[in-house]
Parts: sequence; structure tokens; C-alpha cells
Amino acid sequence: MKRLQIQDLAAGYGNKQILSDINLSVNAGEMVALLGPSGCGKTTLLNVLCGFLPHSSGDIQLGDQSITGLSADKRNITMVFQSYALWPHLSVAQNVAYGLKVRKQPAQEIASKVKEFLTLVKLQGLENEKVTNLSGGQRQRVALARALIIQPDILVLDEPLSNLDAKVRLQVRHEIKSLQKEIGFSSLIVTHDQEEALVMADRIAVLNNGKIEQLGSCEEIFNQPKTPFVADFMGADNQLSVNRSGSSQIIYFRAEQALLEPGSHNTIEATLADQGLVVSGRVLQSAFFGNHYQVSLECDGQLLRAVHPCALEQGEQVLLKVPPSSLHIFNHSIPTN
Ligand SMILES: Nc1ncnc2c1ncn2[C@@H]1O[C@H](COP(=O)(O)OP(=O)(O)OP(=O)(O)O)[C@@H](O)[C@H]1O
Repeated sequence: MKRLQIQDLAAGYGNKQILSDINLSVNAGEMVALLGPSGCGKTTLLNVLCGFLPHSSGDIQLGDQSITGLSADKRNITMVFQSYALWPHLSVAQNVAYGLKVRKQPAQEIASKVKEFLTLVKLQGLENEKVTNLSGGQRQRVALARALIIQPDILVLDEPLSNLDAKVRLQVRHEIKSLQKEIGFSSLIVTHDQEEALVMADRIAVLNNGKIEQLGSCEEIFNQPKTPFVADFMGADNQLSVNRSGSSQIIYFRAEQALLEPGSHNTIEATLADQGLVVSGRVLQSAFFGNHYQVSLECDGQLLRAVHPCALEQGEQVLLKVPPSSLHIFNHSIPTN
């Protein structure tokens, strides 16, 4: 496994620029998540990385070698797809063996490696099964074994869990993570799911409109978003505009970090002080959500969300308080997209 380094990369389709200023590294043995909404350029970046799409400027290095001029088949990068992309007419073992056969490895070596990798992905005993008879989770494990068996310099996982149902998704994501720790492969995982990125990755790059808005550890991205987009995308999606010291600011915070005090009848404009944010509001709706109630509120003319341990009456006045450590404050001039 080698270190991947993408430097000052720009790319697009014809005259349409999609990616710009992409600087991203994946250290040997590290898993980095490329996280962003639909259309932000994730697939485009993967296509450039794998050599399917040329880039207009910048460089891509694997180890100390630039792979910019290499065709797709000369780059030792393998991809695991959302749709598994297995050969339907081949058995589990034949699918896993495929890359080694193409590389003309001796049959005995192939057989022993296939056995080793099927054990790693917990599919021993299913060697001769047709892949079409397998569940989605099992198919994705075949795809993973097929990709890893050729010892790629970097493994690219393109939304690998999106086709799986919720329970299997949790199981397979745990398995991929354990496997990554066990074998130590370098990997770039593409996802639009924040939770998946947080659970699986060592670092996260948040992509918006073809640019990396923030690259950092999971904790940094979650707790210290550098832009309104990252704050919003990572779940601090309550927005409130506040005037402070003559300048207009926009505050982002998570619903679950707002404390509601019912029974307040004074109208308080949004104020930021040492103790954090305080604003009065009126309950619009309170909906049962298992172990809490989801409350929508109108505060200072703006719509906010909070959670509360019990139901609140529609129209009830409340005081909403958020501690300073839970607030992400930006100047209003930064575009929020
Ligand atoms: N072949 C193409 N020709 C022209 N424009 C394209 C082409 N493929 C993608 N695009 C455009 O490039 C932008 C980025 O698309 P891309 O598929 O990379 O986004 P994405 O983040 O992978 O989205 P998703 O999560 O929905 O797959 C979009 O505006 C898309 O319309």
C-alpha cells in the first residue's frame, strides 16, 4: 500500500469545470472519506483518480511516482462499486480469482490466495456458490475480496453500502473497517452519508461544488466546522441570524444541543452572550420520536428545531438556550450555498 497525494487538481467535462483546487492525501494504511452531497463531484474525482477521465491541471502521485500519465490499467488502483459489479456467470471463487488470473499467476497460488481472502471476508464454504444466489451483503464481501486480492496501492470504495438494507449496512461497514485495520490497506471511501464517514474513516474531506471545503479528523469536521456548509452538512442545521457589535452573524447549532425552558412569556430577541445563545420562541409542532420529542419552533422570525423529553403544546412559549461550546458562528458575508 502506498501514500496517495493529489495536488492542485482541476478537472471537468469539455469546457465545464467541475473540480478545482483539490489537494488531498491518503496515507499508507489510512481510510479517508470523500463526503458530499449529490452532484458535488465525488464520482468525477474517482474517475480522474482511476484514469477514466483526464484532469486539466495538477498531479496525482502514488508513493513517489506520478501516475498522471498512466492509463487506467497501469494504475494499481481497484474500485468497489455500489452495485457490486460481479461477474454473474462466475462462482464466488472465480470472481475473487479474476484479477490474479488476468495477471497470469500460477493456479496453485491463486487457489491458496482465494481461500485466504474468502476467509478474511467470512465467506469460506461459499466458494462454489453462484454470486447471483448471494445476499447483497455477501455480494459486497465478494467484491471486496476480489478488489483486495490483487493488493492494490489504493482501494477506492464508491458508496459501497448504499444498496444494502439498514441492518446489513451496519454489519458490512463494521466488517470493512475491521478488515482495513487487519490488512492495513489505504482507502478512499466515497459517501454522501455523514454517519458512514464518521464511523469508517480516519479523516474526512468534505466536498462542495467541486472544492474541498474542509479536510480533517472526524472530530474536527464534526466539532469545528470551518464553513457554514460543513456545519450544516454535518448536522448543525439550525440557522439563526444575530446582530452582534454592529455586525451580522449567522449561528449554526444541532437540535439536540438546544435546551428548551417552557413557560416563558417574555419575548427575547436572539442574543449571544458569555452563557451562549438565548432566544424566546413559539412551539409550532412537537412530534413523538421514540425517546424524545422533535420540536419545531419559530424564534425571532426564524424556524428552528430542538428536542425535548416531553410533548409541548402548539403555540406554547419557550426559552431556547444553547451553550457557547455548541455554537458555530460565522460572519454573514460567507456564502452558505
Ligand atoms: N459525463 C458528464 N458530462 C458532463 N457533465 C457531467 C458528466 N458527469 C457528471 N457531470 C456533472 O458533473 C457534476 C458532478 O457530478 P458527479 O457525478 O461527479 O457528482 P457526485 O458527487 O458523484 O454525485 P452523486 O452523489 O449523485 O453520484 C454534476 O453537475 C454533473 O451533472
